[in-house]
Amino acid sequence: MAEKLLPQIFKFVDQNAESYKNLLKEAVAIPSVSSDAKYRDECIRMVHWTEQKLKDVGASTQLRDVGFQTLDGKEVKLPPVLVGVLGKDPKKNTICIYGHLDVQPALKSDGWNTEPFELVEKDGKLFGRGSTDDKGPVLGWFHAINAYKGVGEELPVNLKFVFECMEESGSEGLDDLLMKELKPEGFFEDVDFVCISDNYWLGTTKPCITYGLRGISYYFLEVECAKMDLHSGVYGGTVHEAMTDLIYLMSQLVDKNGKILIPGIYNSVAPLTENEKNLYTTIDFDPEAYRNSIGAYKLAHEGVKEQLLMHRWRYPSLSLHGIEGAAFQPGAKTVVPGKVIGKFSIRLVPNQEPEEIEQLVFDYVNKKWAEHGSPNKMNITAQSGRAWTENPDHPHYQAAARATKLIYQTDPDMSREGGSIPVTITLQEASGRNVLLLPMGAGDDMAHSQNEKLNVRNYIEGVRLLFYLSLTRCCSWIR
Ligand SMILES: C[C@H](N)C(=O)N[C@@H](Cc1c[nH]cn1)C(=O)O
Ligand SMILES: [Zn+2]
Ligand SMILES: [Zn+2]
Repeated sequence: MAEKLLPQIFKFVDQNAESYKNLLKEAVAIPSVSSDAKYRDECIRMVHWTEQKLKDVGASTQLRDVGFQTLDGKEVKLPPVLVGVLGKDPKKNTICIYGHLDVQPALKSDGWNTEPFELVEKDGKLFGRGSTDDKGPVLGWFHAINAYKGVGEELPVNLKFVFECMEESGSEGLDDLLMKELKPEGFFEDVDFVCISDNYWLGTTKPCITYGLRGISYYFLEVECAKMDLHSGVYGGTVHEAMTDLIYLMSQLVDKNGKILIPGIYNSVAPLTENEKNLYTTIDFDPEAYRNSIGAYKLAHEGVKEQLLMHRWRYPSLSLHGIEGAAFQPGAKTVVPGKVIGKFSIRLVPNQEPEEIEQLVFDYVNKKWAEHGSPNKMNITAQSGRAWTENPDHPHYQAAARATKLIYQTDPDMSREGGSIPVTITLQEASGRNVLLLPMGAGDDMAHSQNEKLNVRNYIEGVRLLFYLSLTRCCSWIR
């Protein structure tokens, strides 16, 4: 059956490419920014929009309430989690698909060439916030399901869906829903494996399958010197400024080479085994092309492939992200901020437990604050998720590798991802099953950055890949 389907599916997907782009255009036009309370209604609209699409492909759906969060000091309703079921045939295998519908903030004035929430096609690329992270990959599943209908074939697997709209903001509420509600209700009982398409290839031409993610420990470091912002001409010289304290603290976290200065932070990092070391040597990765693609002046670790990859995937890194309350807009603003919140994060790696790392950070920041001797008020809070790895030799990975080869005519690299999808571990624990990360986008898609894009090729071939992946669960010729 499957061999006969191949040319039909190729044709069907090509014929529908324009409608796939149009649907992504609709999705990108909804600014579902989860980190900003002013976009919360848009997040909720995005979940409802996706629910309709899920219904359109024939799934039964539920919107699950996951409560409230505190955002900017206010109680804000969390977007509901969209749960769906398509097919309950006990003779078929069941894949649980996870994706996220929220996006990182984006403004044209950040340096985008086009409006971030308008999908624009140029030179085979679809530019727009969320195109690759993660709206394109989520829609890829809907197109793959429709493709079965389009060629008159029955879906060979049962599908279950978990789509959230808070991933970019710590997946608040989701762990409890999965572990305390969906698991006891039996949602995961018939699941054979979990599939997530929410990361990217390592480079731009060779497909990858991903068996590891770093975790994340995200910090909010708040310093307050006065109950209001102050004119620096009128008050400057008379107050201990919050910004000065914050810059001091933030400068104590990491050195110019990227070495984290917090004592004990590297102690629990998993030791490098010979086996793991060997995995890096065969991976297709060109440091110079990588440097060029981001316009960096010089790479850390002298551009040595293995060292670069290890520092992306298996060692922790600390990044300073920004300062809330600082006068970041253009122009010579002369205010003394009354309160500033510095934001930084540490990407966690296997064996680093979030509680242990948070304690090390809190102790260090408190010690530095005491040494600094400021009369101001300082407070630090954190939210964290663990790193995740899976066995890349698992039969599901091998089946996905064969499906990938069928589409791209080359063996995929087994990669890890430096970014984080905190719910991956929870899905692994809730289902007790193998989790497969199958990236759709390319390594230069610039998720979270200006001019985020998804290549038309990755989108279209990605639909075919998801189609084949579902066949891997029923067809011996792929196994
Ligand atoms: C890899 C995934 N597409 C992603 O972008 N994850 C985010 C998750 C996150 C956690 N806190 C804030 N965002 C990331 O790795 O930054
Ligand atoms: Zn993201
Ligand atoms: Zn994502």
